[in-house]
Amino acid sequence: MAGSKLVLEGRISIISFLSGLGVIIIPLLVKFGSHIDWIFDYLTDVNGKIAIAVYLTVINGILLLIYKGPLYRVAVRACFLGFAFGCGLILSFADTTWTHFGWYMCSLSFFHYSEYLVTAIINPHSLSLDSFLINHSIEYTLAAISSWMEFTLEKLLIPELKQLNWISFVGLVMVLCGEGLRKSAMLTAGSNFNHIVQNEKAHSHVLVTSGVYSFFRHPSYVGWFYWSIGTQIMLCNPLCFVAYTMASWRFFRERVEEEEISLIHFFGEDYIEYKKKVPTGLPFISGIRVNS
Ligand SMILES: C[S@@+](CC[C@H](N)C(=O)[O-])C[C@H]1O[C@@H](n2cnc3c(N)ncnc32)[C@H](O)[C@@H]1O
Repeated sequence: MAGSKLVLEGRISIISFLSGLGVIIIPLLVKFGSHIDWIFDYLTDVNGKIAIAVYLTVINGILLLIYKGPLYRVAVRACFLGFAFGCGLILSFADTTWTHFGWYMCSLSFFHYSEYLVTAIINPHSLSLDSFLINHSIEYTLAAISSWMEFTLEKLLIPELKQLNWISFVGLVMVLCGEGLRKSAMLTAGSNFNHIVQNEKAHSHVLVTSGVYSFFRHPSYVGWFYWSIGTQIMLCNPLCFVAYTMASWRFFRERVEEEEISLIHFFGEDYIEYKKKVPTGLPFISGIRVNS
């Protein structure tokens, strides 16, 4: 069916993501070992790093030859995210003290890539480079850099703090559930979902109250909220755990209020009735007050 075909940018992003992910075959090509230790030995080895750098350069060169202009910009981002996911996988399966950082790399790169791919599926008209949400905001970038710095510093100063496997496992479960909830919300809302909060109602915009929207009014924000906190639990980063919890909570409280003003404007009584029955899903956030 032509209408259900994935747009060109979506297809290019899949090919490019998989090309970047192909980095996982490099250590496998070098040696089919029986024990996984050799993968990390290989990566820390100078030749391993050179081989990975050469792989990334060659793949990028090929993408540059095939795709031009805006399509190349999609390809290079998807390829980089696939590459980060591949490096995360290699670290995750290696016998190293960086395993949890490998989980984190997979979580972060998958989240950003899947935001783009799911947008390409549900709402191709709104698809742009911003759909990767990589440059979401300066605050978001600073938060990510802070968590890498905290992880590295604490790993050097208090290495045992980074080996609390069960805490990292709780973080991984939160990340997986948060990611699943967010993507379920996007797929349920379909073309009504937009990364940019809409202030003017499109003709096709309908109120969604089914699926995960029957449990929470803001399921994609609930998913993202727990995903972001989960990443810091996964990294056993106590400072960023507190900072992420406070910053995300404040961000979503403001976002929900701003969004609900528009939704009441769009759907009137229907939204007010929906609001009475279904909670936001975010802790201690009830949304915009309505005088009835
Ligand atoms: C980034 S999406 C977030 C949707 C929702 N807040 C959530 O967390 O799943 C923002 C867009 O979704 C639209 N939206 C939010 N809730 C909606 C609903 N229940 N039905 C239809 N559109 C909705 C808003 O108008 C806005 O343009």
